[in-house]
Amino acid sequence: MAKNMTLLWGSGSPPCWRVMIALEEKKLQGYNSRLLSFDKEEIKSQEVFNINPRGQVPSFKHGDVIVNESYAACFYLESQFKSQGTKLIPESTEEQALMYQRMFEGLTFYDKLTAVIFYEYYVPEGERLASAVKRHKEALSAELKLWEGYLHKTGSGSNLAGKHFTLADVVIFPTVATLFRFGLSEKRYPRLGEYYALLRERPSIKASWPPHWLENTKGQDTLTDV
Ligand SMILES: N[C@@H](CCC(=O)N[C@@H](CS)C(=O)NCC(=O)O)C(=O)O
Repeated sequence: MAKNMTLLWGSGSPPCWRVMIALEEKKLQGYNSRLLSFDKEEIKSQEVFNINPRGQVPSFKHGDVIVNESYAACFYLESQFKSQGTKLIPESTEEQALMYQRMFEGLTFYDKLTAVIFYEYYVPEGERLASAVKRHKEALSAELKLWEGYLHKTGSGSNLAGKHFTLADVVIFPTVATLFRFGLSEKRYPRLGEYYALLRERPSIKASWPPHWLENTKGQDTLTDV
């Protein structure tokens, strides 16, 4: 039981989901889990600022140790609980190198996704341009083709860095799930579809599935034309 850990999180936030998957994989259930709404009052509350000066989630605390950046929290949990639960950094040189490579490419992947799905949130009404949305969708489509190629190379039924489930899957699966939640076509991106179908059944992922996605199974159609 991880009673000395606190996670402030928001439903459907890929950065929060990363930390939740890592906690599940490392058998750290029982932490103090605080689901916040994205309303200003909750996300910009003193409770969040006490842990995270950026006023963002995830906000994560282990005893007196604070690690808020989602990638940092995942690395931290793996290194502090190496021999507990799933080993999330593989032994083999090749798999380890591929895991690091994919993890950090995953940040670009996530940026390209959010540029499209959060366009209206990021850009004030009077400054929005259809040409910018088109350009962001083209950039996302080029990015998706790269990931289709990566999954083609590692082979059917595989994780992102090879045969083992690693930190690369912990941090990138939430991006992939968000793509499909926002209407990405499994037909057009079959390898990503296969990867999504495989991992969505994993216990750590099922246990941390965004609650509002469970309540309302219908997502958006923002990405149907990507
Ligand atoms: N780089 C951070 C990003 C965290 C982040 O963007 N959190 C969003 C939710 S997905 C947030 O709290 N947004 C509210 C805000 O910035 O006001 C991480 O990976 O932990």
